[in-house]
Amino acid sequence: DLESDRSALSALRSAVGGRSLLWNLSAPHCSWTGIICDKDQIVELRFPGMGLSGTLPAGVLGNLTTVQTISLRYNALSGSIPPDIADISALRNLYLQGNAFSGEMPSFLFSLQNLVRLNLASNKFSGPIPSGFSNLTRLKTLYLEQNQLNGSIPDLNLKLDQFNVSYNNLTGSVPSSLSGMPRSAFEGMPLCGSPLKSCNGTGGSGRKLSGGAITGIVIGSVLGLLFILLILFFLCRKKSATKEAKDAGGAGEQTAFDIPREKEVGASSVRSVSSRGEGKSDNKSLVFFGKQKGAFDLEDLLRASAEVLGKGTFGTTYKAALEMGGMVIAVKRLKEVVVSEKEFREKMKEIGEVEHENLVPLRAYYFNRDEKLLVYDYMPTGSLSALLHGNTALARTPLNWDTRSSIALGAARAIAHLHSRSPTASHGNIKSSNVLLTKSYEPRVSDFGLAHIASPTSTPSRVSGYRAPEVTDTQKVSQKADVYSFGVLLLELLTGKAPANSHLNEEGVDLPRWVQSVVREEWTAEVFDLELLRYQDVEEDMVQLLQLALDCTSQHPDKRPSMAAVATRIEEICRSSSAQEPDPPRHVDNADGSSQSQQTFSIDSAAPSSSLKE
Ligand SMILES: Nc1ncnc2c1ncn2[C@@H]1O[C@H](COP(=O)(O)OP(=O)(O)OP(=O)(O)O)[C@@H](O)[C@H]1O
Repeated sequence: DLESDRSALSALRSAVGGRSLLWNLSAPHCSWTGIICDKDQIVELRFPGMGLSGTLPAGVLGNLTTVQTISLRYNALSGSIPPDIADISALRNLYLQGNAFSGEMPSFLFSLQNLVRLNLASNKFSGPIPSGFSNLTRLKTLYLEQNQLNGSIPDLNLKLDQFNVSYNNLTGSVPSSLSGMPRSAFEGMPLCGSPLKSCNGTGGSGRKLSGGAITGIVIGSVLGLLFILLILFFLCRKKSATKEAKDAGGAGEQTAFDIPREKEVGASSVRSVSSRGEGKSDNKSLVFFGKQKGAFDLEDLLRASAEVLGKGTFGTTYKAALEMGGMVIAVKRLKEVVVSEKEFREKMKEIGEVEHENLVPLRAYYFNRDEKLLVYDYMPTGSLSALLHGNTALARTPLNWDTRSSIALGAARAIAHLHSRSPTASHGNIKSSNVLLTKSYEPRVSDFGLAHIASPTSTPSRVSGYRAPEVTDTQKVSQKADVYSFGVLLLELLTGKAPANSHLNEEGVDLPRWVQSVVREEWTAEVFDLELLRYQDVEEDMVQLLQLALDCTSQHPDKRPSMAAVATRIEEICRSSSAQEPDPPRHVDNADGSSQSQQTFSIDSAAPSSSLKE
């Protein structure tokens, strides 16, 4: 009945989506986002990529007996699936992929006689695949890939159209009932049998070793030998390194950029013990670019008081206040440089020569064997990432549409400028922490060119949400991959959400997927940051920018526009916005979204569709 449906939905909301399911509780529940009714009966619950988290409460979903479709895909739900889900006898489609559900495959699901599609992929389910799936006689789709399932695949007595168990820990052979499935359904595991390689050699007769076993023994012995050699090699190296260090220490001339640890921030100064006395003269000096030449020298830099701004992919960045003239600069200390000194200096020259009003210029650099320092202008307002997602007082300053669109435009122009230098020139690491802001919120793109000389050491996962699907080597990022990353940055500006990290449970969402799934359901208005919904007069421009972001994040590089075209398009959108009469901001009630914009914007449904399976 209506009352029990309503209370079940409220219980679900408070358990997993208190802050994400923005429902106007005084309106009828059939009007709530994600609830689809047929003549007052709830038939669908659709909450894809809504940032739901926690555990599904027991005894709640089971009350919604008329529901035919439940979609909770791409959230951060964990724990086990509540058993009372088996009471929803009408259930036909259950989409739980892309969460962190765990435990064994729930056997109570096998009593759902009407189930047609079941997607439990990309979770943390473990244990064997039960043969009880055969009870689901109407089942056509079964997706279980990317879990931690083990054991062998049971011979399912089902007529499945779609099936996938790839990237689990399954062993043995593919049962004959599933031999018609594509090879990709079984990828990432040592399985055999049609459609994979045949299972010859199993159960061989005692004495004769099979070809596979012989190969295994040979490979094992070679690997063992290599391992021993490797240990010997490292032991020798360690010994000679200790000797070298002792020698250097004796001469008292070891170079160290003695930057305080984070705890000492602001208290001490950036000092060098001394430069390597016998080194080449250019090893001891900063190499400057542009007008700054000679504004300060290495000694000034090393005497400056330093504050850690943050640790990034390529090293740590410090804010350094020089003693003379109160000059403040940002110094990046690179960790792992993967190119020779000659290449490094050439690359620095190239980077130092790039000039654009929306790029953070490289002012100088320092190179010796132990230290690689890059000197940049210090950007007082920090990064776009901190403004959008940080929790300092400054970060809470809401960014209005004009500021966001002009940040998008400036950043696009900067990247387009980099791309115009040569067909292979790319930034390689576009993300919101690399878009810095001046006092008047003008954007300056930083860190260009570094992806090509340094290897990601500390936190490579932080870039993953921006990385184009085709990128396998972070040192070889194409212009079209930059366009993809920029598209994610646009989505971040529009939604206010942080892109996903590599691990499901970390904060952030797979922005392109999430936006596409919401847009596909014609809930375009819901993707925008609440702050942006105040600017009713520019809604159409926001939708245009969203469409552009989706174009940029096309799965196929060829379908993405060039960065120059992106910049031109944003220019047009900004021009259109500034031609609108300014409208007073409309109040938005965050509590339950009751005064949130309800209109559905139209967006080109031919927007690139990812391989989302539902
Ligand atoms: N020139 C600068 N002025 C002010 N803040 C800066 C400057 N350069 C970097 N920062 C800030 O310092 C912090 C660390 O920056 P860093 O570039 O080392 O790492 P990152 O941007 O988080 O990651 P990555 O190394 O992948 O670019 C970031 O918050 C960044 O916004």
